[in-house]
Amino acid sequence: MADFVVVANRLPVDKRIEPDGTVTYKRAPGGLVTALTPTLATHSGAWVGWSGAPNSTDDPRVDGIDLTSVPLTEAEIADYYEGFANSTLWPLYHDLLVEPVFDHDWWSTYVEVNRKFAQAAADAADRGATVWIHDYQLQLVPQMLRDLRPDLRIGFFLHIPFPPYELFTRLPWREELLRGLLGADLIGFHLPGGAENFLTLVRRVLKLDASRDPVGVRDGLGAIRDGGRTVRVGSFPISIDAANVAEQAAATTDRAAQIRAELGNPSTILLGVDRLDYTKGIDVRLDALDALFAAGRLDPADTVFVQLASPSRENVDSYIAVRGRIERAVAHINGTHGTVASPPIRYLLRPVARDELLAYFRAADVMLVTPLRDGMNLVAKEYAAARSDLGGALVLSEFTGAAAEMDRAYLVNPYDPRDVQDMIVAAATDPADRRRERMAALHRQVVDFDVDLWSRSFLQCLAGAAAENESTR
Ligand SMILES: O=P(O)(O)OC[C@H]1O[C@H](O[C@H]2O[C@H](CO)[C@@H](O)[C@H](O)[C@H]2O)[C@H](O)[C@@H](O)[C@@H]1O
Ligand SMILES: Nc1ccn([C@@H]2O[C@H](COP(=O)(O)OP(=O)(O)O)[C@@H](O)[C@H]2O)c(=O)n1
Repeated sequence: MADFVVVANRLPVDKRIEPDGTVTYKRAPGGLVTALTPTLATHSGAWVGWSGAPNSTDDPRVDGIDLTSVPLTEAEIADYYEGFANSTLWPLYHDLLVEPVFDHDWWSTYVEVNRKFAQAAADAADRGATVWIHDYQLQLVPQMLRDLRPDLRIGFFLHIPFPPYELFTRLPWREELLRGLLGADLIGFHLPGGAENFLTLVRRVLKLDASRDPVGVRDGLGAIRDGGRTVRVGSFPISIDAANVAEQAAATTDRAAQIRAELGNPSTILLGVDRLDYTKGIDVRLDALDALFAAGRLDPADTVFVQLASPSRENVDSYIAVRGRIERAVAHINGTHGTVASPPIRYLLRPVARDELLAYFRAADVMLVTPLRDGMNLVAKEYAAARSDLGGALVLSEFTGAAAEMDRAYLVNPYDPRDVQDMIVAAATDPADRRRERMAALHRQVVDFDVDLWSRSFLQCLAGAAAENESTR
């Protein structure tokens, strides 16, 4: 039994079965995993989640963390993960970048799978334990878990944007989802805007008494009165283990120099690092580069753009479609502006080892982070942390959560092609002292506001909110 339980869709590993039948577990890419691993390492606790493979009942111990698998069948993966979570909620919560699908069978499976997670958490948690539930895949778990275990302190954190009334109310199951979340003592969002959207929805859809004051960052929580309980609502921008990233990145200097040489020692190396997702705006940066090469504002013979993409949600139609668009754009740019010996775009579609990724961060003169919508975007923070040498420049979309804190980046509106092009040129050509001064501010920001502050501030507010509810029981 654990006194601290993390519940997330994913275990912090990917299970692989090799051709010879050997089972291996590898740390998975993804922001949540990266963010929570250091926090869990400092607690004695458990992590309840899905292994990433069908029907897995293994409970491995990986990197010192005890993992509890929630087994999912192939049909559940299709309807709950690929269906309701990633073809309904994900596009709806990301500004309808693709059309969400509303399917009542997917919803039924989402309810059943949420119940499995709630039961597994109830079984893992000691009396009075703190349970921290994560993300849009598990929005019904807080209330299900409270029904099973009223003794627990329950927190919920949403890692993606939370939409306004006009989008959220398209959901046929809007009341059920809001009710599910209200089982928590504290509900956290990255930005105050998400928290305020939630308060408005609870007031208008459920007719509950919800506070109207603006929500602050890590402070000034909102409140909802629900029967005898008060549910607190707040903004807690996630971050990274910046000191660790800086230290590991500093050790990759030789490899970074080697990468530059392997790329032909161009004047400018640009870099993109993302899951292959239509929210990430990979096509936005490719279109900008195409235009800049065509206009002669960047020289394709002396510029290399490296796009490291990790495969994601590969059975979902909208992901298959965006992969096609990106690969056509890469081929078009190389075919039009490159030579056989030196194509200006280098594109990799596979996971990259952590050290190698950090070496690319140190090699890149300009980092391109151009999502059309993103809850936070940890890549932007990792790049700033990795540049303790104060080299490089960050082009960052205003439509990321990270932009709210990283205002010394070269901020761009990804919907304005001219703005993206101009900012890429500015980031690549501004005087060295101006770039250095901007990077110094960004580096300091991520070092000062790290993942430890995120988890500590959330857990502190959760303890306060839960104690308040316990005193009125
Ligand atoms: O589990 P997957 O389907 O492979 O997806 C990976 C993760 O993607 C999402 O990440 C979000 O969380 C990050 C950390 O808070 C944030 O920086 C980013 O903006 C979000 O997109 C998703 O929310 C996670 O649940 C997934 O595990
Ligand atoms: N090719 C890639 C792409 C991303 N990643 C990591 O995956 C995480 C992505 O987090 P994020 O917050 O930017 O975005 P999501 O993928 O969580 O939406 C970062 O920690 C990246 O370093 C990776 O290891 N390899």
